Amino acid sequence: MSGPSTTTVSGQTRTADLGDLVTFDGVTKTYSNGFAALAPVDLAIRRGEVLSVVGPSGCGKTTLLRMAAGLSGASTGSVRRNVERTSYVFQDPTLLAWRSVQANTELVARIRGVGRAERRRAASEALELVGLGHVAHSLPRELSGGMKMRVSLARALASDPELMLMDEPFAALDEFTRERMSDELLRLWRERGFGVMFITHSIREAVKIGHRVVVMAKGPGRVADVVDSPSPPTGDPSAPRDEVALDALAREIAATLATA
Ligand SMILES: Nc1ncnc2c1ncn2[C@@H]1O[C@H](COP(=O)(O)OP(=O)(O)OP(=O)(O)O)[C@@H](O)[C@H]1O
Repeated sequence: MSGPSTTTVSGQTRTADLGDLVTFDGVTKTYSNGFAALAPVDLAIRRGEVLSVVGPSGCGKTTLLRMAAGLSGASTGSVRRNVERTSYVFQDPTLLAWRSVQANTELVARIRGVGRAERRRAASEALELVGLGHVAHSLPRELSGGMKMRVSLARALASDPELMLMDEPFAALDEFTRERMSDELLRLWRERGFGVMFITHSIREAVKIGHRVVVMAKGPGRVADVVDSPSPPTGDPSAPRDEVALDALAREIAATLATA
């Protein structure tokens, strides 16, 4: 574990919490073709928070997520990862068509070398958690789009992640299912307490899901603002939220994006 250092978050200097899962410190990214995708970024993903990231196409959201995953290096600056178990959820659930829901859910744990009995147990528990225990023996083609996304979530949960990196996971779903899936994610978050970096094009979704919202802009890709939610999610669907304050935040973010 590395020692504390000073980072700038949302224009404010603070001492990085040792509990932060990932810390970006003056991080830039220039691709091998010379394209400067990210201007210096200072940001932390805190342990146990849902950090949503919203911005226009091409502003560097996926670039940032790939660096958080350790899949791509910074050109300058440093990315510090203080996390052992990371799971990924993408827009495409990427299920193996010839494998059962149960086998698909076990897949990541299997690749990571988790023993058979343990991965079975973890996958079954994760499937129960997303409400799909009853279709464990079905094939992916027998499921709806929302159910496939739930399998993708269960597969991510089965390896007990500290950090979930989610790149527009619900973008391909219809509006109704999308709403339900964001409630579902928050319920799972409440149950398991993992940190989340959640990329979306939707301001509404970013505001609903995030404890903090990172607003990105392009030309070059950068963090234009980091905003604390005025009414953060608790994961309890029966707990009321301050919808007026959340609407005001959505308008503020839209204004930032329009002028950034
Ligand atoms: N391997 C690469 N080589 C060169 N340029 C790249 C590469 N990957 C991404 N880019 C460019 O970097 C910029 C940021 O890309 P990135 O995928 O991070 O944006 P994004 O905000 O996630 O976009 P979207 O919302 O459309 O998915 C884009 O202009 C993209 O074309």
